[in-house]
Amino acid sequence: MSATAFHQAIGTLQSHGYFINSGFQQENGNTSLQLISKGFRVDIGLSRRGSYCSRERSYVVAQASSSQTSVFNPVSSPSNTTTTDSRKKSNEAALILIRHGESLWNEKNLFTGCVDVPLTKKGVEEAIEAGKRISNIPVDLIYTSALIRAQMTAMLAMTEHRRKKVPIIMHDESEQAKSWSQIFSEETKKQCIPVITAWQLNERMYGELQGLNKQETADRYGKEQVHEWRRSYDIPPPNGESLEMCAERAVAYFKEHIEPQLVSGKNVMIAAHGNSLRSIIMYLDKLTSQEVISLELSTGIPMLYIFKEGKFMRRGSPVGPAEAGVYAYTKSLALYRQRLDEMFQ
Ligand SMILES: O=C(O)[C@H](O)COP(=O)(O)O
Repeated sequence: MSATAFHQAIGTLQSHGYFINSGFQQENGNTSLQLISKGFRVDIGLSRRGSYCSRERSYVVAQASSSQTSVFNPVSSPSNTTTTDSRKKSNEAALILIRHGESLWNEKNLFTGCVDVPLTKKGVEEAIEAGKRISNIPVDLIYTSALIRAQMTAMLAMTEHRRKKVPIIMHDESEQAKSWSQIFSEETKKQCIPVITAWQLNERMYGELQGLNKQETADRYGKEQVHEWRRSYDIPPPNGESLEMCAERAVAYFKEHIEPQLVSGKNVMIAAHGNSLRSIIMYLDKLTSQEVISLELSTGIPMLYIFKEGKFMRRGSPVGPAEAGVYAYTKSLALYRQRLDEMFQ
């Protein structure tokens, strides 16, 4: 990883209110970031569009800025039972957003929308890599769309989580489904993470573009027109959803069902799609309809937010195709990470 990339990482950490005391050390010709540690560990995962730099795990003198002085008491054990009180005290919760890994139609460069296609082998690998990057962040609840590519991404990512809790897709589509999928052991339940599937988180419905090749469509209708259909806020593709229409269901669902969980201190992961997540990020980051045009999400790259006192703080995300996304924990998440290390050496 280049020194520039690390400087970018440090700059982003500092822009998020971290004071970093860092040093560079030349090692076998590669520059690696050797931060003198007094305290917390920060995963600096730099990612470029569609590919990953190697993940650097470095100890950081990360004196979080005053805005993060109220650190919740670390998870005395990463199991659920002891975290509720500490979560309430901190009213801090982690929100992880992941766009699904590469799908078979992404690979063929076809408009997918609400067509339910699975991941490619590369998409499976991306989901597993994403899981490695979130393996030390607490997850109490998972939300996915009703589409298999998002569900596969969530389940594969969780195979890498250090807590080794079992994600279980909840079935409440009928009384029978609910009763037949009951778990009759409280102990086993504690080792599970409920996965809620919601069609409201589905990819935007791409209308008459679904199944068409993106390049051929651009050749036929013109690059500008296709870019407008793909990235604008309020211009829908033929008989499809605009981002605004997608937001009306996805953001509404987020506000009604997911935000209250964060308020109660639950740590949430959402595995969904390029556009349903763009609409949610537009809400979280308060982007304008102009700004959202340039928001691109790569497949399988996790983005971490911290929800605290009613606000969403972006902690690490690929903000653009070329820019590196930096993954920085808050002090309390770093403490949680430390507890995991102690418990799962
Ligand atoms: O639905 C699709 O085709 C992709 O998931 C997202 O497509 P887009 O990047 O063209 O919005």
